[in-house]
Amino acid sequence: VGGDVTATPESDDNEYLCPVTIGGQTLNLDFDSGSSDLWVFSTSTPSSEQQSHTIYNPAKSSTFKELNGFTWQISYGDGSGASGTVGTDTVTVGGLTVKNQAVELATAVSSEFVTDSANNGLLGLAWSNLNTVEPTQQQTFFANAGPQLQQNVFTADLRHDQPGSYDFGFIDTSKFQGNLNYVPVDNSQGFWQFTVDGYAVGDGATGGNSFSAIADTGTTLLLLDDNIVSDYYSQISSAQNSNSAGGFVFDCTEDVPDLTLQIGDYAAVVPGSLLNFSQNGDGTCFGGIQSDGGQGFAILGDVFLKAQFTVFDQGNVQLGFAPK
Ligand SMILES: Cc1nn(C)c(C)c1CC(=O)Nc1ccccn1
Repeated sequence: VGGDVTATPESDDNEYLCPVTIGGQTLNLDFDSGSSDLWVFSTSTPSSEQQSHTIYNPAKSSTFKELNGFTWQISYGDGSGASGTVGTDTVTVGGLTVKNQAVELATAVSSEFVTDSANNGLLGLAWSNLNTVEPTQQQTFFANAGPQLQQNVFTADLRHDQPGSYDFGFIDTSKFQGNLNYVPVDNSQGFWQFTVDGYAVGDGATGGNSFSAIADTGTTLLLLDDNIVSDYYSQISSAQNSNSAGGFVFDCTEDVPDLTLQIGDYAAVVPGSLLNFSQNGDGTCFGGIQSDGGQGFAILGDVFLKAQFTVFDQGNVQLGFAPK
């Protein structure tokens, strides 16, 4: 048994949304391998915050069950967050169904989510030890689905300005070139965390120290250590760190170098075209590489994942990468 679901980019590839059916109601959710809560805008969300979101109404689901007294509260590294109550329902993603899945109903959401009307909640795909439900931590959709999957994996094929896909339970070899390159994962902090062994800017030599990184489908950009960020932008003459833009920008006419991350024997190339992320409207462009805020690990978000086919292997606690 498996599932295949389309991942549609919002404008500027800011996030990727996938249709999820909960108790017969379909909402577009943001699949996030950097967190482990499945939460939705619902009839419990204040009407002022519901705005133009699609909401889940548990009263209309014949399979919803309240988990009385259970609560959740999540804060994301970018300062956004949400909280609320919990129930269970039947959740279907791309034909794959999990019964009695914990579904977290938002009673409060931060402004970032209120104003992002395309996003009706998140489906966490990190490890269940990151789930925030109290008093009893809940399993993710992927953890619950694991036993029924032919292969205990999901794959991400995100694309620039076009629909991609997530597959659950199988690896579609037509979606990548060559062989998969696997790297061990340390899931002790709940992330898909692994070691990057070095990096190269453009056609420069691979160097630098090894560093820890997480594969995070719920983060838009490629967030790296400040030293690597400075080294990268030193190769773009007009680059500057702009407070008003919120990060490194450069003239849109510039030639933007590739970045290669050495992961074991695999050289993961992120083409310059993906690293010229978006236009600021004033002739400057916003970089796809930005600071990770000094939190001790790099965050390989969608900018990185657009350039690789990625296998999140829950059974063997490893990640696989291949070029597309
Ligand atoms: C972990 C992290 N630290 N820092 C500085 C950032 C930006 C992150 C990533 C992050 O916040 N991702 C996210 C945000 C909202 C919803 C889902 N994922």
